[in-house]
Amino acid sequence: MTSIAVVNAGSSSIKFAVFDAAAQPVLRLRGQVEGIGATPRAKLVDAEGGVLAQEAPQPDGFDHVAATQTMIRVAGPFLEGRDLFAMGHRVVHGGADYAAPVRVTDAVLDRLATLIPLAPLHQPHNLAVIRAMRALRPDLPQIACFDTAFHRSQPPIAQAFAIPRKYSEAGVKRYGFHGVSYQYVTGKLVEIAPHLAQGRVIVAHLGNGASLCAVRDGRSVASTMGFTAVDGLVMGTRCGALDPGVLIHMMDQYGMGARELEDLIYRQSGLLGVSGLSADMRALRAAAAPEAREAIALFVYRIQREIGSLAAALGGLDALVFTGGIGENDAATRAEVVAGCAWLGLVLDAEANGRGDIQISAADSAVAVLTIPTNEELEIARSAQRIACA
Ligand SMILES: Nc1ncnc2c1ncn2[C@@H]1O[C@H](COP(=O)(O)OP(=O)(O)O)[C@@H](O)[C@H]1O
Ligand SMILES: CC(=O)OP(=O)(O)O
Ligand SMILES: [Mg+2]
Repeated sequence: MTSIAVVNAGSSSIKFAVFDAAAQPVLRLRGQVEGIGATPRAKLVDAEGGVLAQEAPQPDGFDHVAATQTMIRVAGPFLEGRDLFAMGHRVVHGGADYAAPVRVTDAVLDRLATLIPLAPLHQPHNLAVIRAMRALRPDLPQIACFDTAFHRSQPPIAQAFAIPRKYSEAGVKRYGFHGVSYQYVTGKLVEIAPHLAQGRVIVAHLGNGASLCAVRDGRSVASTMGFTAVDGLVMGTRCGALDPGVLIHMMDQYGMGARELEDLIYRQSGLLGVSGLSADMRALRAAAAPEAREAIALFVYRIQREIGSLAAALGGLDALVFTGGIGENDAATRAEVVAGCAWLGLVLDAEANGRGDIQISAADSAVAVLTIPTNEELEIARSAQRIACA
């Protein structure tokens, strides 16, 4: 049986999976090193969720390189004897060049490396893993699947910034991210509720990175993320939408340069910056400090406001879908978000939400509310299989 391996390097996690190739790839093994930058944990499970290996690495200096090494060490022995025929990777930024998955060559890698400054929390790690795997297995096709690709269907007005044309023409526009997740979730919605999937849907991918996507008839119409994955919502360590005047103020008043600003808006802000405690929602929910509550309140408030904005882009709303580490697991965040959307006709079924059901809206809710766990690894496996077999 031939297999496909998948690596999904997020900003706080590296997820990993192995599938048997089939019309629908069949999961055999899945693992993750999560909590990078906070409390790292590594875990490898089989298809039934049975734990094969787990460890809790020392947090000091534990970065994406250490996480990749941990992943290879933990998962390596379980890969022996498997006949891999392709490896799929999530690559966060595909820029203007890549609107669909692609087989990686030296030229593709060079092109993708030029986008590192536009996705500093992701692109370097995405490419580092691909380089490491190409060195280890030069014969194995490596397929890049882009977070930006799903959004290329957006109308030009949704991609536009109001800046001089020459910059827009050079590619300075809204790309949108989390597209691999949105592709999977919208596909799943077709299976679960086909009538809703044809309608006006907002998907809320709330993880360490967080964004909303307005989807109509399965296609992205607008998103809260823009040129980079720092725009939009409050995130673990990213500020989300920020008056650009703040950046000029930081340069003038604090003498900050480009890299310091990058550190400020990508690594020191968001839940971490506002709470002064942690970027991790679980830690903030468990904390008694008022700053933790303020950070969560701002996170929720920004989601509620952006839901209003995307509902306007869609001309109304038929369904709201939660996904991502927070969206799938944190019933309190879901309840708080929906409570502020009553004006749009959203009513939650508190018990269903507490249980973590798929359908969590009340029977009298004018808008369906659902929780659909994302599966970026399966989406990548499907694409990698398709490209490698083409
Ligand atoms: N049971 C849970 N309750 C609340 N938050 C959770 C839970 N499990 C995971 N999270 C949160 O999900 C976020 C990580 O999401 P994830 O989608 O895995 O991250 P990444 O963006 O790195 O892929 C963290 O803030 C984490 O605290
Ligand atoms: C694009 C992005 O922010 O991804 P993640 O949530 O995995 O960090
Ligand atoms: Mg993620």
